[in-house]
Amino acid sequence: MVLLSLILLPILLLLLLLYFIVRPRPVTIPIKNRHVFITGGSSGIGLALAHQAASQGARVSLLARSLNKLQEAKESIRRSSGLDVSIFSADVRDYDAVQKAVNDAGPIDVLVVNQGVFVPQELDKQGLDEIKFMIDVNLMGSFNVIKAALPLMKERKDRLPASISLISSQAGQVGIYGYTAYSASKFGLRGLAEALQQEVISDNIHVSVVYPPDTDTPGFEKENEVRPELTKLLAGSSGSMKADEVAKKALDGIKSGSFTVPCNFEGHMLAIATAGLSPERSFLMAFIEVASVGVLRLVGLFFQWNWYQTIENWHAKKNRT
Ligand SMILES: NC(=O)C1=CN([C@@H]2O[C@H](COP(=O)(O)OP(=O)(O)OC[C@H]3O[C@@H](n4cnc5c(N)ncnc54)[C@H](OP(=O)(O)O)[C@@H]3O)[C@@H](O)[C@H]2O)C=CC1
Ligand SMILES: CCCCCCCCCCCCCCCC(=O)[C@@H](N)CO
Repeated sequence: MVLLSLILLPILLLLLLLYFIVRPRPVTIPIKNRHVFITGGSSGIGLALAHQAASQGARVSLLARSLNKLQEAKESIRRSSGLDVSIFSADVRDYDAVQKAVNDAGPIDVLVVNQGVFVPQELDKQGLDEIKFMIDVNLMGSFNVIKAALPLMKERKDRLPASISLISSQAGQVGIYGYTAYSASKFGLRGLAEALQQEVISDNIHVSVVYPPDTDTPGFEKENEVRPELTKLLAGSSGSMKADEVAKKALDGIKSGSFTVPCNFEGHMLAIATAGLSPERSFLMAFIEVASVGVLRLVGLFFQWNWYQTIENWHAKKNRT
């Protein structure tokens, strides 16, 4: 009895402490009848998100480059839900084009910054043009979209909670062979998001970062044609998901205002192991983080051990043939 309370008491005290200190405060972000604007919404994860947001009663706008793909997306959403989405053809690298699209679309309640390009290659072999391409679209493009959308988001009439979410990648939590440029672009999103959350909290705007594993999408199919063997082997540690499953995790994470949104079991471990100083709204998650971060560092070291073993073996095999 004494022993039990000696263990239970500190746990309860910690839970109580965390209940009072976690920031930002918990929030719920409604989707129904609100304007959800998705960049890269014409394919893969973005398109799956558009379908789900529309079916939950949101007014959806999509932005991407190819007008053809946008029209196909619009048609497929009309077929499945009977709803009409607005489409905007623009390249996120072109600030003026993005600003025009965002202004035409009208004030945004839920901004999903999802556009992304990935061309895996060893840095040594990759051209600077491809490196710049990934940084420009994934990182600078995200700045362009957020900067263009923010003024109208801040001025929105209903003062309901709003959201800015960024689709990163598990390669934005840990650097993986073949992803020097891609990982740099995705790690960058986290810094952007952490700082931005502090800047927009007083406007009742809530930032989320989603970290998917390999996901079955048209973009991923293309990536696989050029993916180095070692990238495949190491990224394989986290398995793969369907675009619909990732979109569901993303939307649930956005609606609950979670800052960090993992998508699968490995993702939950990664989120805790890389929690660092990121904001946490849930005192229960905060408790799990505090209680398990040490063990998960150990698990992470085992993953690195396994990855370096894989790299060593791969080189040994290559040298033999
Ligand atoms: N699939 C995967 O394995 C994973 C993907 N992710 C991330 O998820 C996001 C979506 O990926 P996924 O669904 O696979 O990608 P897809 O390649 O299937 O779709 C990408 C979307 O982004 C748009 N897009 C690309 N470049 C630009 C640009 N310069 N300006 C505007 N729109 C652009 C595309 O349309 P268009 O080409 O017409 O412009 C398309 O709508 C990306 O950020 C990616 O990094 C994260 C982890 C895993
Ligand atoms: C604490 C221990 C946790 C261990 C779990 C580790 C698993 C990490 C695997 C990383 C996989 C990266 C996939 C990137 C997918 C992607 O973004 C590309 N398909 C391009 O879009």
